[in-house]
Amino acid sequence: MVTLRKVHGSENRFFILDRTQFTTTPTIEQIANLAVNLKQSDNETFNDIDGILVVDASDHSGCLGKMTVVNADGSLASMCGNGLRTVARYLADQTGETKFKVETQDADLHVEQADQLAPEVPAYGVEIAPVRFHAADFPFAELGGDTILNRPLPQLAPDLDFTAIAVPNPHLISFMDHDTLTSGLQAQLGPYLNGENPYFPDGVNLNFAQILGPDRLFVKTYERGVGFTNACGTGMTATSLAYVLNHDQGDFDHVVTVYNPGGMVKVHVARTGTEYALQLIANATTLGNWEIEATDLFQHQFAAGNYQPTTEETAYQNWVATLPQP
Ligand SMILES: N[C@H](CCC[C@H](N)C(=O)O)C(=O)O
Repeated sequence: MVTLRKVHGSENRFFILDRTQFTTTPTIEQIANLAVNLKQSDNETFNDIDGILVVDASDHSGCLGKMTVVNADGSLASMCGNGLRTVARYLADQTGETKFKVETQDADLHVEQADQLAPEVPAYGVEIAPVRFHAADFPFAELGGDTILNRPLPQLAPDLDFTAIAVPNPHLISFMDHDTLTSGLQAQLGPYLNGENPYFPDGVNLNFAQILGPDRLFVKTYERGVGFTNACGTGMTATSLAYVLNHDQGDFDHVVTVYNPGGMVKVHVARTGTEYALQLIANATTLGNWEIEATDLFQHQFAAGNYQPTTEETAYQNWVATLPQP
């Protein structure tokens, strides 16, 4: 019998699959296939997830575990900001530690427990790194240069400026007014840039943002490998960095409040020398625990398992209800 923890960060939902529980270690391919089948199931306990966060042991110094990100379509991602907060909590719950590192594809990232947002609404702060800007880091092509820093891309959309930042998963960001953000443009451009196209051959997370005020944003993301999500942690972080790059008055040390369809997060944007220091701070909610035999799980006999919800979702939604309307 194994247990998968269902979690969310700002209503970006996942199952955490801890491979150290299994006597026969499932392969990433098996888990990718599982993600697709869960998403396609007719059971809302399973089909509302945006992916699976795979946890393994880590032999890296200071790391209590390793996170691998599997999108709902089975594709792999190099990073997941909302997911990392829930993995940090999972490892904290297991070890009693509150400040440690987690191994991810490109970096061992600092994570720490933050003050709870409300009773039964725990929060974690996670480092988002590395930060990259060059075409090869995404990859992108045929967009008029090796970086995209607040400039028009008429090939993609008229009258918008774009910024491309990889953290290290790929993000394309544009700031716009409410009407443009709520028009059908993102629902058209998102699928295009994540299908057959000459610009982003591996896809890209498309972030449309509105500036609500100084250090206050609203961000909606069409995610690579998923589609529209309630929130994208790396997307909100990359968008906060783009905002500071465009608006900094010289101190380059901002705490940006980012509202999203799933709630709200804080992003600390700083720079030491030429290195950016980004920290994403927000909830790490456990929705429930799913006990199931490993054989049933990978034969997609989901009804054979037993899912027990927690009471945390009510607490989270009560907290969201206290937020000022963006
Ligand atoms: N779909 C993303 C991975 C998940 C990122 C997002 N859920 C987050 O919280 O950062 C990608 O393929 O790059």
